[in-house]
Amino acid sequence: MTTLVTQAGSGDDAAAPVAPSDPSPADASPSAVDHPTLGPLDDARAQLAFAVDHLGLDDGMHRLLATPRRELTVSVPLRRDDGSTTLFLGHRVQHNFSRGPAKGGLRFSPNVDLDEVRALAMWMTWKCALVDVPYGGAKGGIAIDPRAHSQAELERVTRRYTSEIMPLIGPEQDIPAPDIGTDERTMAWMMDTYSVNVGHTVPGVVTGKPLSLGGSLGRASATSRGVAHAAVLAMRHRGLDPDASTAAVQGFGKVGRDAARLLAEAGVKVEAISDVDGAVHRAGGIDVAGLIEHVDATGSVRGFEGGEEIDGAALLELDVDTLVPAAIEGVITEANAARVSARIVVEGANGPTTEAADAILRERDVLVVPDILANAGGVIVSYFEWVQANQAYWWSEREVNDKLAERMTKAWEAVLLQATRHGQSMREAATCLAVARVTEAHQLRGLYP
Ligand SMILES: NC(=O)C1=CN([C@@H]2O[C@H](COP(=O)(O)OP(=O)(O)OC[C@H]3O[C@@H](n4cnc5c(N)ncnc54)[C@H](OP(=O)(O)O)[C@@H]3O)[C@@H](O)[C@H]2O)C=CC1
Ligand SMILES: O=C(O)CCC(=O)C(=O)O
Repeated sequence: MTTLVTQAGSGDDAAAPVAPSDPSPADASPSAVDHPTLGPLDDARAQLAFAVDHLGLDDGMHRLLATPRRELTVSVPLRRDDGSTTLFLGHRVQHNFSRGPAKGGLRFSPNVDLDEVRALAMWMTWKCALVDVPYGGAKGGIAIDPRAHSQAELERVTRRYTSEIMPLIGPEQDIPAPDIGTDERTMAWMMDTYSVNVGHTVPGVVTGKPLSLGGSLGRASATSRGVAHAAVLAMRHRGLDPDASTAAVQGFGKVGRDAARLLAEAGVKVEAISDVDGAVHRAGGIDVAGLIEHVDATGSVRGFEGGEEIDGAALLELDVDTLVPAAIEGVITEANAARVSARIVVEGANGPTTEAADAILRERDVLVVPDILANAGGVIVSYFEWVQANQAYWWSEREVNDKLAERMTKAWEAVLLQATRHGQSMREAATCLAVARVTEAHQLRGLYP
């Protein structure tokens, strides 16, 4: 199955040469809810609606910003190692590319669905605009559990998916990167599949690649470095000395692991860390390097001798100064927000706090550093990687890290200023700044025809 939906948007970007088998337009109503329970797309739409209202945008612009520019859903058949065949569904959503090529990660998770990918793509648009990288927003996903497959099977799935979405991607069109369940290996397979198909090597088609294939120094830890940077800025803003403060980190993957390490290096006592199997806690701080060794050896934080096991959900309510959710969406909800003890929440994950929970945290004066700011370090260094790959000239790790810190600080200051001026939360301020930039691009480009 291949389903392509294109939006009649502004500007002169021609639709990709893919024959749509289902030309029905996406639901263009910003307030539409096409499933019974609220999910990330409802949160993303509510955040956009706030910004539209604050900026005084008209209904037409609201609809344009609420609706993905292109959506492609593809079947991804896999020949298993045992000879049998399994079918997966994959998506690539390009939410907006008024400011440049679409950009955003590729997720492998059994929970992937089109609405989740739509929400993540919309957040990418705002994130790229907020930190002023010349990209629009996109996201991709395959509903697959990567842990249930061999490397050979994952390679075949990645290559088939890449070839299915080939007409949409490219260094000037849409540039994927790693997200949940994918890594630099996945990006190497994507780059190779794309390059073989076009007949020459195209390092700029993906970011988050291995260094030896044109990746950037500093990209692997960039999201975490940005999260740690944002956390320290937030602590100082709240009058906390990082050296005398405590934190808990949910998730110990590409983002959580280095966020915990870098926070510990900044002097923060990281007292609890979790993964999907459970959590470990140690008052006074976990030996993060020791936990990394343990997880590399066993695959799980459980059984680590340098701490006591606690329930994964309990981590979110621990009495620490800073909570860093760095795993999945929707973990801080209406049901537990009142019990979050941290005074600062730094969103390493995309969409970890639901709209209802966000209101409760705000009421309780918890400072929430929103995802589109807190975890923007990844896409900032992806941009650096793309620039380096396109020029075939690579920077030192020091240069990359310094430029990353500069952009994070600049975005933090802009968000804080907007929040203070308008009495907004950091999320409201960040979304308003980003939506204003994307709107300006639409207005300057005008509508074609
Ligand atoms: N990678 C990047 O550059 C960026 C990622 N993000 C966002 O950060 C988040 C994490 O992404 P990333 O680190 O790349 O993904 P990974 O797949 O590398 O890691 C995800 C981690 O979350 C853990 N996890 C999953 N479910 C739960 C749960 N219910 N409770 C606790 N831990 C859980 C996983 O556990 P286990 O290891 O046991 O499976 C794993 O440690 C996502 O929201 C992603 O969109 C945002 C910006 C950039
Ligand atoms: O590095 C990128 O291009 C995108 C990373 C990503 O998917 C995200 O920021 O959510």
